[in-house]
Amino acid sequence: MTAFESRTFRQSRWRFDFPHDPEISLDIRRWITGAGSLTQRLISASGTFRVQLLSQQPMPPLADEWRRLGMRWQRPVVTREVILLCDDEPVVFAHTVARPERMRQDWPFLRGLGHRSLGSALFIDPQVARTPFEFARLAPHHPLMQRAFQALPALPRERPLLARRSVFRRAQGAMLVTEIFLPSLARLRPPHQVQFG
Ligand SMILES: C=C(O[C@@H]1C=C(C(=O)O)C=C[C@H]1O)C(=O)O
Repeated sequence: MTAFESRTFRQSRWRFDFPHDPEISLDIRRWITGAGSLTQRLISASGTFRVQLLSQQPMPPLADEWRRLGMRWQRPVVTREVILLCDDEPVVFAHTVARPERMRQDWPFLRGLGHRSLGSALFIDPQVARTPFEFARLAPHHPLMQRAFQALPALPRERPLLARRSVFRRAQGAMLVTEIFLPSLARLRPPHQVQFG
């Protein structure tokens, strides 16, 4: 890792406590800390909801993610990237990584998911458990921000964006889901807690 990269990862450090910042509105705080399926909450808050699949392929995990999957060294992981759109406005950039071994047994629905939301599969499966959220302000140079900028050229590039991530477990599998919250989310009022189904 270069000195520049290590500074970027330090600035974008993941922590279990939500960032203390009076400028973060109550609505944004509720969006980001809310439990349950984000997909389902976005559906409840908007007229139309859509998942745009950017890619799903093996890729090297980022320097700040492979240990969270319990890996001992950095080798390619199944990587899925999507944009979640409400009323045709991009509101979340989501990046999911999973260990490639036992993919078929542990995450049988992932392969054929396509433009359907991962949340719709995870939250109806009683075998799936979620671990606590970590939060970060991702600096514009963070590799995930760079990928979000590439997919969404109109996204402002000056400010860090709030993100959260958590590990889902099923059987022996671990899947790390990171969600970057985009500025247009501020238009939507977070619903009260909703359940899938
Ligand atoms: C984890 C959820 O699924 C959402 C949908 C995703 C996808 O389809 O890849 C990824 C992350 C989430 O933003 C959720 O709805 O809470």
